[in-house]
Amino acid sequence: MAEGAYLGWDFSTQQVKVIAVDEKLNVTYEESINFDKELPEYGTQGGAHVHSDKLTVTSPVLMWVKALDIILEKMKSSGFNFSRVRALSGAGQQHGSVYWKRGACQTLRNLSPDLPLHQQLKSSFSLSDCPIWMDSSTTVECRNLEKAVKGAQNLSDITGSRAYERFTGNQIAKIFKENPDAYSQTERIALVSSFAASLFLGSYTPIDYSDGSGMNLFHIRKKSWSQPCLDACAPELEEKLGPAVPSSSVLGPISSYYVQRYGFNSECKVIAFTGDNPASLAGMRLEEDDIAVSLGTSDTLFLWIKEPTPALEGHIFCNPVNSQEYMALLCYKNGSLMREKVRDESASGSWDEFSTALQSTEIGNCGNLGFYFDVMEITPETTGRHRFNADNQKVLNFPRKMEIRALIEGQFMAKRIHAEKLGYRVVPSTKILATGGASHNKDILQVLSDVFNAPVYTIETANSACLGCAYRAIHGLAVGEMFPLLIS
Ligand SMILES: Nc1ncnc2c1ncn2[C@@H]1O[C@H](COP(=O)(O)OP(=O)(O)O)[C@@H](O)[C@H]1O
Ligand SMILES: O=C(CO)[C@@H](O)[C@H](O)COP(=O)(O)O
Repeated sequence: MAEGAYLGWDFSTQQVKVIAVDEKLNVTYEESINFDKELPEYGTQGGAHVHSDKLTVTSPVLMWVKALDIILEKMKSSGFNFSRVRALSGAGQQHGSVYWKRGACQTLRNLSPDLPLHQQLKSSFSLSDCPIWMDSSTTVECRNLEKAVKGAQNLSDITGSRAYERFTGNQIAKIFKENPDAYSQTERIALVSSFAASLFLGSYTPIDYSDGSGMNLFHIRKKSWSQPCLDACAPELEEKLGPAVPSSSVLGPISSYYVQRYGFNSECKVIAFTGDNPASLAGMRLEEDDIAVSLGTSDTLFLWIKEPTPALEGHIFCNPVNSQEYMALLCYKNGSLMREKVRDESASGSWDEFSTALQSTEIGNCGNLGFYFDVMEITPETTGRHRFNADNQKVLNFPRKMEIRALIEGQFMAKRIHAEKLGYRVVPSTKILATGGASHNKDILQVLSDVFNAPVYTIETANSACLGCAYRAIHGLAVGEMFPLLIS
């Protein structure tokens, strides 16, 4: 019998990516489609549309579907042998939501193998532009939700986080209020992860516990939707969300669409999809005392924890590998896109020149500090660029090289300070595991190591979310519970 293969997908902010691994966990194939470059007809910047209020941020759902069509065609023309794939799983940027229109499930079940997905799913969504994690337009809804459950700390005790603008419950509440027709036409609300899983299963799929923890709607200890939170956001919400399942659940066999169009084996199983950060935790194989830093579009920092202590800063999610345990996460919106801006302004748009600036300036930047939040930050909630000289005086500008070091040192100092506030301690055995696009840059990683005074390791692929999902596909096949398909 031919060697099996396992696929891990990632529907992230700027691209769709895929990795194949063999039975020995070796990566045998990698591919990606960048939305801005390869789907220019959707006019996104960094995979998203920032609206005129500068707070609302959306992405076109059909762009994600078309990206999947293109990447599958690319795999086919490169000779990828789909028939060897025994299981697949995937990840999505967290918190973003997709609104399946009444009747869409029927369309998913009856896909014709002669046509690409995006042509067949054109009319399947009640909203063509989906709110994503960069959105910060739901402050009113956040305060309402916290009030409804007797305060921010209570909400955090239930759902793992106080109310955050990007969290899906608050986004749904805004859509119900501003676009009640779209809400009532919606049969199923999915996360980006469960939406992507539906494309492969050919049916609606449940939300997994781990990504479901990023909604302000899920009771992280009881592992079920929280009725007071649902009631505070929108009517008939439980019905529209469907069930929630452990992250390693086997959802069922791949849709016959993929068997007929690409030659997948009809036995290939779809394992529940999850959030990109939970998927990275699986891909990086974290150990106790380790801390993972993902430098993707967002910067995130996460840890595997056994006993959750939800707070007013940071998030607790159900763990994607062991559903009885947890992960802690801090998220920063001004990550790679902020670094790209400073690179363009102070390093002629070149990462090499950016690196030379880091190499030729001193650790500590001679006492000059900077904090850069061109878009409303999540941790802490603030905007603007703030620079201080060695005498602690506010200054308007820094010379180019000093600006670059101030940005990177400021970004990593914030991460260390916030992690320590959550109780994390750097100890002699601490390892930092880095992933995401910017982890390709050794000079950025050197600053990370200097700030934490700890060694930094990377894995061969910076796509730890994809890799984690390929591992999760194997894990789900071995231990995952079968999820009975709901026929609606
Ligand atoms: N050599 C580099 N130095 C610094 N940043 C880099 C480098 N190469 C890529 N990046 C950053 O990686 C980011 C994309 O990271 P990635 O993890 O692929 O994003 P996502 O998964 O959110 O789509 C880009 O926005 C870019 O700024
Ligand atoms: O909002 C969060 C986590 O809470 C973000 O980390 C998103 O999950 C987007 O991820 P990337 O595309 O930046 O990897």
